[in-house]
Amino acid sequence: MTEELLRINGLSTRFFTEQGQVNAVDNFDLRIDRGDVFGIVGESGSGKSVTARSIVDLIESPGEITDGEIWYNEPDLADAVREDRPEAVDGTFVDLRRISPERRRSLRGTSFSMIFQDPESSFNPSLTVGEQIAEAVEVQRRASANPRSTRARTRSEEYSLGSFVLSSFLPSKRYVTEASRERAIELLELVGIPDPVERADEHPHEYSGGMLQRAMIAQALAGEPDVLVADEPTTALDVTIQAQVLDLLDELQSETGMTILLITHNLGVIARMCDRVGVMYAGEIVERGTLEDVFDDHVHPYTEGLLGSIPDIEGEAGRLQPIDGNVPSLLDHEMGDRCHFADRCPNAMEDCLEHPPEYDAEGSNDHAVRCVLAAQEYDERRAIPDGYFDETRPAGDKHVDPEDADEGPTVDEPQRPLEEPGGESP
Ligand SMILES: Nc1ncnc2c1ncn2[C@@H]1O[C@H](COP(=O)(O)OP(=O)(O)OP(=O)(O)O)[C@@H](O)[C@H]1O
Ligand code: NI
Repeated sequence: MTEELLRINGLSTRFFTEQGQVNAVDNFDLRIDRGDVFGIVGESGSGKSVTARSIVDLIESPGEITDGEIWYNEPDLADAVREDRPEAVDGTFVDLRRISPERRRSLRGTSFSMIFQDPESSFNPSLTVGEQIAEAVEVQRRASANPRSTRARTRSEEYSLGSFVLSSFLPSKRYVTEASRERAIELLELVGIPDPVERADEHPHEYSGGMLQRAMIAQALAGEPDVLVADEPTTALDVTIQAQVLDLLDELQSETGMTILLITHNLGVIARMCDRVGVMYAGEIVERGTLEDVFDDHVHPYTEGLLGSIPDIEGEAGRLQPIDGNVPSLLDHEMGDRCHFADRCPNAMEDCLEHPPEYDAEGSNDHAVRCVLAAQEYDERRAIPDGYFDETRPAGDKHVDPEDADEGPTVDEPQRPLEEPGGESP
């Protein structure tokens, strides 16, 4: 029996910038079952990281979650919240958007943990790695000693997401207890760090990139989270280490039954790790389903395009260059109310000038597609004429890409060729 763990409805996150309103995540729906590994894949700028940060409540100004519900299935939390905020509870589900900020923060690390693309941002350079993991263990200990008390758990805001990003100031006291120190060493060992006793006393800069990535996973696991949100956890690593870290996540997942939301732009990683996948484009999930639905029975031409692409490691910044045309502008005044992929779509029809709803598609029950082709055949007579969008769209159709300061350079390592190389590379 599967049990739903997360149910996200209509989530929208905007950035209010000088250029205008950026619709980074738009009316986003998602369901994840307990113990599943759910992958989100999409080109750069499609809104993957903003989605992840929205779920763990890490959106900062000028960004804001403007709409939506994040229902989280956690009976104890539901009991604790029910009296004060009945509207935030539905059975054993709690809408995280409607609980107090203190309680929301108290879930960090123990219910939700996040690993970032860039491990440096998760560690305080002036404390040892062992100390910082031990702190995360302490938070978990306090939380489980007194699960109902918000106060016991709120201290987690300082460390849990393991995050130096969150707080530039971490307590400087040494390991809080011997027990948490031992647990920290155990965790370092678990993630495959050799000589964990010695390495625990080293500072982050003494670790290699791959080792620090592992340490960050250890830190994220210290709180024994229900849900691990992993944003490009291996992108910055070389291929061999990437494979090791993925194996490790896989192992830990099957041992602990933890639920993982895995974000990547590498379809090889999705194929290897995930049970279900959502393909993201312009702030929306445009196709979702089981691996089989998406890899073998996809309907959306964007999914097709992603699958047909091979990572272009020679390309600018080493990014995946799958499909002709630009990643869409997410500026509200440039987006229009059409299918956002229509201007790059080989099968765009007049019907695509209206924003498509999500259709059920053939395959598993979870297979859904935001494309009219799920409901009708492509009809050439209704095709949108070439050049149509060049004429109708404002000039300078580039998406704003300030590159979050905490995201390092992105390198796509080809996990496996998705198609025979050669042929169509430029
Ligand atoms: N702090 C910010 N201010 C303004 N716009 C932002 C900010 N952070 C993200 N955005 C915008 O939100 C959109 C989605 O960005 P996001 O980082 O989620 O993309 P992504 O799919 O994770 O891309 P990548 O694969 O490059 O990590 C982009 O248009 C980006 O420019
Ligand atoms: Ni990202």
